[in-house]
Amino acid sequence: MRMHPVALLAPRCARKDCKVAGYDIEKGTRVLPELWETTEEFCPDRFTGKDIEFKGQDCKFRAFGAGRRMCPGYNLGLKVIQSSLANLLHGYRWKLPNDMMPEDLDMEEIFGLTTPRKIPLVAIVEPRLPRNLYSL
Ligand code: HEM
Repeated sequence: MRMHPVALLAPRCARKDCKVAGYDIEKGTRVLPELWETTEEFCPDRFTGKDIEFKGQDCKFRAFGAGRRMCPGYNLGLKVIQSSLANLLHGYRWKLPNDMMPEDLDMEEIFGLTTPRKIPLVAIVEPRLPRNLYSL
């Protein structure tokens, strides 16, 4: 959700001249703090053992935004993602077509309010559980 987020963060803009953390911020300036090193690297371990808040107070994890306009649906969003992903992984075998490797995938996105893939993902999916478990 950091490198390929569902939604681009809506930028914030200073409505008047102000001072933040000792810096003078002019009216109309957009500010994004630099909080991580090696930001292009996929490194989930960077979160391990850290007490990082994602509910709007800690800017280091901003998949749901921050502050008073942060996403009010974050709790539902997290639960839906976790249960959907768990079901898809539990119920099916997934592979890429034509012996393609994950590193061959084109991860480019279309720039916009949401960030869909530029090239649609094609995957081969096979059920891995007894057939009767797939009927409702
Ligand atoms: C994984 C799922 C989701 C992600 C990653 C996500 C992400 C975001 C982000 C980044 C923002 C902008 C926050 C900001 O400007 O600081 C936002 C706003 C918002 N989200 Fe979500 N969201 C998710 C799910 C949901 C769900 C399930 C709902 C409702 C059921 C929802 C409702 C909203 C609304 C109403 C806003 C606008 C809040 C405002 O401007 O005051 N979101 N979301």
